[in-house]
Amino acid sequence: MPWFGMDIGGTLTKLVYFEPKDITPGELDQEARILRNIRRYLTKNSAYGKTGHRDSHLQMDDVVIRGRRGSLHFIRFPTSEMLSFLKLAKSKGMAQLVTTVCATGGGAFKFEEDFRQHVNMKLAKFDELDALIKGILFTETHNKCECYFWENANEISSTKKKFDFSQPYPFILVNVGSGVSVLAVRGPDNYKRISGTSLGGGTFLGLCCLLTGCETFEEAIQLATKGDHKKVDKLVKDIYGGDYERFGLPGELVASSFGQMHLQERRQSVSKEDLAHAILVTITNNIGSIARMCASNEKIEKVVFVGNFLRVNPISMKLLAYAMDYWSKGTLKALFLEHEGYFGAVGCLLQFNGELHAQVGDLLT
Ligand SMILES: Nc1ncnc2c1ncn2[C@@H]1O[C@H](COP(=O)(O)OP(=O)(O)O)[C@@H](O)[C@H]1O
Ligand SMILES: CC(C)(COP(=O)(O)O)[C@@H](O)C(=O)NCCC(=O)O
Repeated sequence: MPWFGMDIGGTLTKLVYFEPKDITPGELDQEARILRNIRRYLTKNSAYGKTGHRDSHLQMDDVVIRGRRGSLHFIRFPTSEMLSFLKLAKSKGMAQLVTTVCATGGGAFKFEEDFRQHVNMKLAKFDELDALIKGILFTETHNKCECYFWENANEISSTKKKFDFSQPYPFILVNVGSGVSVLAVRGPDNYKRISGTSLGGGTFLGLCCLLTGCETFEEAIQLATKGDHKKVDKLVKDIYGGDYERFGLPGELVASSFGQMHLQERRQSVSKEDLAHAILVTITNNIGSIARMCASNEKIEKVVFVGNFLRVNPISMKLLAYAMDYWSKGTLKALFLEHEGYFGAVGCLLQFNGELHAQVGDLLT
């Protein structure tokens, strides 16, 4: 039975596969032939079907899980392609294995019956926020370069620096997926969900597709990289002519996101790149404000941002880093993790064990 952890999110499904590297001759039985084919397929390819990708740069080798040594592989595909994924899994012989797969995310509930019907698989369901925290703690201890911050985040020359996260507690965790969840984490099993917002990665992508005609997240980020949000937003200086000194609001600060767009001549002079940048800045700043308020309410200084919204998205990471530092007068620290959106799936994989079948009845329903 292959070791998978699956996080079926609102936009992307994340699949983490543990490839054992210490297989004994005794394990090479009839069932292992299908397993071997699945292993080869997953580890030798970097694309699956039209929309599945393996993030080979994130692969973790020499990892020990439950006494087995092997590699972790990180694969993602759009959740909207779930039925194609199930067909592909069936064509690789998955339906012939009596398997239970550990799954988390809303899709573990939504697609449960499809898994049973198409590939004869049971889903052992785990809560996504429990899995997220377990995945972060595991990955951080197994990858010394996992946690980083952006030094001099407002400068073009800003670079990533390793952060020692070996003493993590307490920290605020901001998961920017389709939507956003904010947690206060005080220990491995001690956390609460303190806030959230529906204005998340899904909003960025949805609005970009609507306003610029782009089709993918990568395209949206490329457009944003070339745009200038100041042509779209109304700044404090557009209103005050300079800084609003009494309350310390610099002239360059956005006073009103998209605030220039009620004027026709302004609308005519903005490009789709400017619009994409403005959407990115709007969504990011809003997440930053919520994170900051949560950190200050909870009296916690470290704020860890995760989720695939941050994938290939240094603009948002640097904005968040700068905003945390600036508005807190240097007391809050924005931190980021290399495996961005995969922690739920890792946390889920860690729940896998030989007694899983016996435990399924005790799991969440
Ligand atoms: N290849 C991609 N396709 C779609 N969205 C992507 C992609 N890469 C990054 N994203 C961003 O990541 C968000 C989803 O993040 P994720 O953490 O996977 O959340 P979820 O679990 O809700 O799917 C999307 O809303 C989008 O902003
Ligand atoms: C419902 C969710 C936990 C689902 O997680 P996701 O698939 O977005 O990662 C998340 O989208 C969320 O927390 N939304 C914000 C809801 C709110 O607090 O307004």
